[in-house]
Amino acid sequence: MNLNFYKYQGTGNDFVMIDNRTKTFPKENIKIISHLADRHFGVGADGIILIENDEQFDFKMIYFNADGSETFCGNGGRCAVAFAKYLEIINTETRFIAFDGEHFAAIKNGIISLKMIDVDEIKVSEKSVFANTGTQHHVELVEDLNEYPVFEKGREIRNSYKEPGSNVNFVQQINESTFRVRTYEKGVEDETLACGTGVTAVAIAMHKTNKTNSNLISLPVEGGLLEVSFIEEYGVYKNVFLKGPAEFVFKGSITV
Ligand SMILES: N[C@@H](CCC[C@H](N)C(=O)O)C(=O)O
Repeated sequence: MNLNFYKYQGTGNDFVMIDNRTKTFPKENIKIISHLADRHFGVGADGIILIENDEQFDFKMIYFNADGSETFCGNGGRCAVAFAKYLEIINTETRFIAFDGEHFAAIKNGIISLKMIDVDEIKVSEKSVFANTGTQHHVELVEDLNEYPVFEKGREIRNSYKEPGSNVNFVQQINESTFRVRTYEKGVEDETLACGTGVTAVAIAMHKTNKTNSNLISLPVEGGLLEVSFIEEYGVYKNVFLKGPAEFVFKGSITV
């Protein structure tokens, strides 16, 4: 079949977007999904996103990692909102449904603010924090992030978690409310340039472990700058917003 696609990126986390309101995309075919994501033989992306109709929400976002596994993606969610605006499904505000539940988002001057799920699954260990921010995240502070072997250590830690594994975020504190992050993503099985659910987990982990008292955190990542804000009530993180750019790159068609 001939497939029309759009390529988007959010702080360098890149996605193949497909308008599947006609329900013609064979989403049970993992081979096709991973072929689209393949950087040598396909279009190339960290993930594949389908936009579908939904009876109760403006749209449904379906996210697949490059290996075809299904989960939620924060930067992908922000790009899905930009794509839904391009498709004229929404204007500047939306409520949509995804793998982890309901999301609200707003667009202002090209910046997408995405409301994340409330975060109550947080486990603090001696050297790390685990949090579920829509998907699984391990967070660990390191001394020198520039020199840190993110791929090697990330893969080792990712595999130390039982199925479905965990994404792994290495963090360096810059000041009271700024944390630099590099992420190894499961499902991509590599370091990516940014991870939205990852920086959300970092912001919450740093607040939870008293590395910051701020509830507005700046997170420089390899592909740009993200921001996370939240309120904390009795250990539950609510009104969690992930904010950053989401941009169209190119469109095309491919035979699959
Ligand atoms: N890059 C994403 C996270 C994508 C999903 C992740 N690889 C997983 O399998 O949990 C983001 O921006 O949140």
